[in-house]
Amino acid sequence: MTASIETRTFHDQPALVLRTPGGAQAVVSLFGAQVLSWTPAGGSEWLYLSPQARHDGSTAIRGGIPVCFPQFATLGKLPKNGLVRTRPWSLGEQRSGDDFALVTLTTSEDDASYAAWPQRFSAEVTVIIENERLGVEFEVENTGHASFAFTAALHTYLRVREVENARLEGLHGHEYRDAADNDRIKRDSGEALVVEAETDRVYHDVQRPLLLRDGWRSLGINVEGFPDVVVWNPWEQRCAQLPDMPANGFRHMLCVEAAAARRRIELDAGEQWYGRQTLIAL
Ligand SMILES: O=P(O)(O)OC[C@H]1O[C@H](O)[C@H](O)[C@@H](O)[C@@H]1O
Repeated sequence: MTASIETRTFHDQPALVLRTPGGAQAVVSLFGAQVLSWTPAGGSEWLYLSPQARHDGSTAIRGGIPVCFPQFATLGKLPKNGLVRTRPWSLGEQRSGDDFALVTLTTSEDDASYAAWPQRFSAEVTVIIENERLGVEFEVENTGHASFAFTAALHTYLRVREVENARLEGLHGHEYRDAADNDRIKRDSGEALVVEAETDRVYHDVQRPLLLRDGWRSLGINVEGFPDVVVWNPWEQRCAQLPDMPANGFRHMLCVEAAAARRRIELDAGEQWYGRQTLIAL
């Protein structure tokens, strides 16, 4: 038996379902090239998808792994978190073997993106699953004649049983910009990060793998290419302001994002850049 890739609808939107013979499964929406669900073999769902997420193409889907490009958050004049999470992507390559399934989705500039951000680019998201592993790679090429600069993120919403009981390890000693406290620059001194209030931090130059402990289960988080890690939880008050989140949704999610946010990435004409986030169920 080999792994499989099936095209079907998920909340009425076209999606791909990747499965390994061992029982791992991921759902990838063509809207935004967004992974919406991931269950490792023998395990349980690791991504948070809001039960009130909109799937009608009118707005970004709240949950899973949104792709933010060419702007992370509000670090510029473009719409928050960029232009590509709210557009349909095309299916490129799909491949499977005995123990993996892989799909590549692509997009490039169109009239609407060009009007907002006058650059020519092509972007690819490659999603690969193995039994215990989910890899998401974002690649961008400058297909124009002049250089451009961007910020970006894989805005991963992890599902946790109770956010106050989850522990994120590996950020000790790192400097971060605290967007929940007037963008003050601070240094993390805790053994582990436990979220007990609104949290919106950009950790700088994180080279180490991270470990998320959620009760009896743990997740390894590896990043290549993206220099920064963003940790976000809106907590009660901000969550209540999000129309596509239930009131208690913030308790069951923790965003741990692979990001290029502190410094913009510069790409000359014809140049490529890529970054990858890998989640490993332990
Ligand atoms: O509501 P969204 O546009 O999806 O943004 C959700 C969040 O994204 C990032 O993590 C930012 O750091 C947050 O400040 C922002 O609120």
